[in-house]
Amino acid sequence: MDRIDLLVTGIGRLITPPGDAPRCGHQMKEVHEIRDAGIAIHEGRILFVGTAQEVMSLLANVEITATINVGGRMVTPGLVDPHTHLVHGGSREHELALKRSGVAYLDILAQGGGIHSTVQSTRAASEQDLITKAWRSLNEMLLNGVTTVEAKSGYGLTLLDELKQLRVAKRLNDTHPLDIVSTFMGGHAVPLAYKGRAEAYVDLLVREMIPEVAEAGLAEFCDVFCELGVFTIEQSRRILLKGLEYGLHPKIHADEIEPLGGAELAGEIGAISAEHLLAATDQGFAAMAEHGVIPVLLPGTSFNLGLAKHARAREMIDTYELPVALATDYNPGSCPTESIQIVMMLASLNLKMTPEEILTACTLNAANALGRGGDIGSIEVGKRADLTIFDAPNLAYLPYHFGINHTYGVIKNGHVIVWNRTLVTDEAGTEGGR
Ligand SMILES: N=CN[C@@H](CCC(=O)O)C(=O)O
Ligand SMILES: [Zn+2]
Repeated sequence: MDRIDLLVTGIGRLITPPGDAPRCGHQMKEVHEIRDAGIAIHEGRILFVGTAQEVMSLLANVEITATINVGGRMVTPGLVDPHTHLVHGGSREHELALKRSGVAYLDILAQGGGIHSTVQSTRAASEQDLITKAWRSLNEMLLNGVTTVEAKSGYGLTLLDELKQLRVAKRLNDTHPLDIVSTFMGGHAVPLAYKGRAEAYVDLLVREMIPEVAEAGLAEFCDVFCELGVFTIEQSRRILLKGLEYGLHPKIHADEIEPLGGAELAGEIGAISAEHLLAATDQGFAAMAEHGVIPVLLPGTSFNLGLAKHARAREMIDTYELPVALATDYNPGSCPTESIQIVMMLASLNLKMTPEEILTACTLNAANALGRGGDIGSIEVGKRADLTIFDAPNLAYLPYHFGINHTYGVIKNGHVIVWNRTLVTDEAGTEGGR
């Protein structure tokens, strides 16, 4: 090696989960820490990581293009948000009064509001409108320390409108500094045009929409809202197995409100992840553990819906040795926030996860929920140089001092794109400003 593109020095504490694989159960709290660390980066990847002394002696005769000193701050892997509904039109603050008067989430949906309201706004929006709106959200996420984000379709619910959402996600991935991983979620709700004819919509999904989306190469994963009054277990199984047949790996919104058996289905079909899981049963946890399904927990959603119930993270971790991941679930209805740091706080408060478990859940386990554990999610030689620099003395400080953004800087693919809490590159404003 004769050249370093970027040398990161002055790292007070470097904290990372180790390796590529999902960290299960008690492993989640075993993070590695190096005090006074340095990281050498070449062509967007981590070339060397160690103590400052080790880095300097190793690189004695190597040409270093740029050096950045992070001033003693804490550095972790770039955060990964593995569950969002990033691309959508409009917003739903008009439903706030209804929610506060006690109308339940599923009742608003059954009355033609909720997801249907966002479907209407998303269909009416141009691709550029959707790009402009999502771009701003991506910048918020980036400023929060997120370097990779999943984005689901599911507010189109016709082939053309779903493809529009997915094209927007692709364009964002091609142009925004963040990496965006796409999921097809045509099974997000039964569209109003198919009211009372869910089976006919599932036929459309499996016969036409899934094959076309796969053919277009616009999604990696297939997701479905398996819930009472939305899609049944049988319908969800049909949708996800068809997706699998076309190379789209299954994900599932499972047992969020009612214990339908979505977690068990996730195990049965070998889903990469199952999300929400507030009402999941012990059998569901066992099925997930047996088949290596990653639980993606969304404490921002239960908080925002004002639910008294929370996902049983402690049992998932302590009893079932599951590799828990965390995500924002950013969407205009049940969780209108891009802030992964609020989610970290809520994971501590309501899920009783430790700061180390939270870090693992927001990095390596989240990366594995997107099939990217070998590439991102930990600070390891050979991995992508995605790093978050926190203005916090230790990990516990992140969920402790809540409601503010602790991210000082972000390095993505070896480039400094947030510094001093500000987007460094003009690129990050271009699309959003149109
Ligand atoms: N539960 C279903 N889907 C989203 C909410 C979508 C919406 O309300 O617009 C979720 O994961 O919470
Ligand atoms: Zn969701």
